[in-house]
Amino acid sequence: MIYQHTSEPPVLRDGAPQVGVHMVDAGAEPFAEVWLTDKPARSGTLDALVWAEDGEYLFCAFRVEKQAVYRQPVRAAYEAAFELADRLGYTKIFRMWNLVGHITRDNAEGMENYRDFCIGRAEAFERWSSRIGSMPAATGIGALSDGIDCYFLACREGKATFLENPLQTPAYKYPDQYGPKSPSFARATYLTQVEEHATNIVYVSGTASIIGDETVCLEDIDGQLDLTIGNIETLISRGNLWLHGIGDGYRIADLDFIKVYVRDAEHLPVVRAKCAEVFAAHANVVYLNVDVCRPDLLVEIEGICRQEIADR
Ligand SMILES: O=C(O)c1cccc(O)c1
Ligand SMILES: CC(=O)C(=O)O
Repeated sequence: MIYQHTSEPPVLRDGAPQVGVHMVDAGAEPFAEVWLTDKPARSGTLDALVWAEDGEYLFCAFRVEKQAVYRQPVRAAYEAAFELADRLGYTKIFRMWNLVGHITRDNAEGMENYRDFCIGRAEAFERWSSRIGSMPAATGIGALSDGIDCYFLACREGKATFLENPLQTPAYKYPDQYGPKSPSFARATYLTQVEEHATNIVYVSGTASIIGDETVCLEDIDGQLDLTIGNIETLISRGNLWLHGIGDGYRIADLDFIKVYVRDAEHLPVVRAKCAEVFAAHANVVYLNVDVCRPDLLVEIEGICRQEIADR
């Protein structure tokens, strides 16, 4: 994945999927996000899907080009991806990114692009509920040009536990004031590592200043940041993992590979300062100046936790 100044649809390059996503504005530095394996990998393309697998994990990417109305092409693309994941035997999609061009602008019917996207995605999950049961941890965030880039990681059965946050209504149960179909995602995924000495991992979804189903701290960047970080702390806490039948627990300083999405460039300095305070000094953090999926959300944060409290 190259987070860059233009969009380049998924291709196989030297046997590896490569995708350029338009998520970085002209004044900021592009960066690469690389998913590595130490096992032999096999890759391929199938229509618009580009994928690679190593026997344990599947990576798959696809792009839905600009549409007057997204729901049908999004549903078709998601269903094609589910079919591939099912055929290759990776039926637990545990982390997904949806980079939606002009996410809060209207489509040709006057519906917000995000709500339009959510309809197609929800229909695909409904159709595949018996094979691809659970909704993954996900990010749904603005991209800087038209079209929607999606990519995901999937694994075999038995390793993934999907987490919710007791402070937040599950997104898939949001009432219809946020759109005709609720967003199809879990707040996080806990992955049990089977290898000896490997630590378990929590993939934290894009998280924002939402309590219940409501945006809180309107027009208050400091408040939204505090609530967002608090939501992540609750989600990864020992108590919440215990509620999900898991013995581990994590702290905000365990969060790494962090993406911080900031709607207004003017807020970047205060967001950077706060993040420098709460995240570990060695954490890998990138800041992206893009729209968030609700017009009233100023900031959204995602990341990956790896260090178990018990190990420290
Ligand atoms: O719709 C999503 O997949 C999504 C997931 C996380 C945060 C967010 O704003 C949106
Ligand atoms: C961020 C967001 O949209 C959600 O958590 O629902």
